[in-house]
Amino acid sequence: MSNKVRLVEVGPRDGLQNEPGSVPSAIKITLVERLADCGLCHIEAASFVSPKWVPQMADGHAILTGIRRQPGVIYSALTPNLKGLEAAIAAGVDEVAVFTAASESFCRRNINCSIDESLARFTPLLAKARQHRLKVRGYVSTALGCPYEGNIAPAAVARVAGALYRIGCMEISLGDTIGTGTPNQACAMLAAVRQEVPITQLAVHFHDTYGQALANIYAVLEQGIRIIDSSVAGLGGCPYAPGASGNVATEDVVYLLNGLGIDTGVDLGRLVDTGRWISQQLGRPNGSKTGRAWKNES
Ligand SMILES: CC(C)(COP(=O)([O-])OP(=O)([O-])OC[C@H]1O[C@@H](n2cnc3c(N)ncnc32)[C@H](O)[C@@H]1OP(=O)([O-])[O-])[C@@H](O)C(=O)NCCC(=O)NCCSC(=O)C[C@@](C)(O)CC(=O)[O-]
Repeated sequence: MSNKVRLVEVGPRDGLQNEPGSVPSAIKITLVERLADCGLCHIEAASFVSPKWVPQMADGHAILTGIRRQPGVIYSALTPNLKGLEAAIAAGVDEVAVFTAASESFCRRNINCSIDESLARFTPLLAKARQHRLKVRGYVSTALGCPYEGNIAPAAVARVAGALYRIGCMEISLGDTIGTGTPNQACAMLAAVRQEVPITQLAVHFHDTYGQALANIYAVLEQGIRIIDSSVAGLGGCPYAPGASGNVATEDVVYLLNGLGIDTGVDLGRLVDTGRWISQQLGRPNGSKTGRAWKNES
């Protein structure tokens, strides 16, 4: 295996968008800063979506303008439409992400339009992002199963991923939104998607509802994936995917990659401390097995 993997830390966005209570902006800011101090180079810090849909993310401007920025770190945000992009630019975002799905039902529940309508909506957003020299990532949710439609055919995922790539998304992140996928499914899905998008431009974004995320990551690493999304302390879930648990925990992914001799540039001890801290702030159990087991002297 090539020995470099890029981690995209989505805890401050995917993690906190699903918290039942409102998390103070000061805590979110401290979280983003601490994650950067751990050596994470790409942090999805905010989301510029409708506050009526996801009130937990209403303070994106305060987060992006409030953080102490570290050179070399990308601070990105979700932007579902032009309005979101304009707000993200005003807040000084480094990179943005659009999001759609491989299943019609999930797409409609999450962003209130069909898949094709979402792609049409992204086209002017991509043009504007280009004017501002901003890279745009594209997410495909429900890549390994949908809470409303069940199994999703790999060809459906490939169609949407290919469309996002062709309209100008520089990287496509494949989301197992409800965390039901298994390694064989993940590899079959990836085999279809890589016909449409070069493997170097693909990321995986696996939730861990059924405890399969690390196995799926290992399987797709063997297929050549080198960009992995994860969330400190396994925070997260999608408000429009009932029952789905958090993302795979960043601590567990770093532990796995360290064991494989793959470099992430992340200080695992510091990351564990950050995961314990945010879990305490939120009053929830730490979702990282490594975070729970880690002894400071190890
Ligand atoms: C896409 C919309 C906006 C369509 O929502 P809509 O209701 O169809 O939009 P609209 O254009 O009719 O606007 C309705 C209201 O929202 C406002 N509005 C409209 N856009 C914005 C904006 N950007 N920022 C702030 N406000 C906005 C707009 O101004 C208007 O306000 P009003 O006139 O009623 O006062 C809505 O459905 C939405 O915000 N959805 C976001 C849902 C979401 O954030 N889901 C979680 C993130 S995705 C995810 O977690 C999956 C992922 C990425 O992690 C991968 C995986 O795990 O699968």
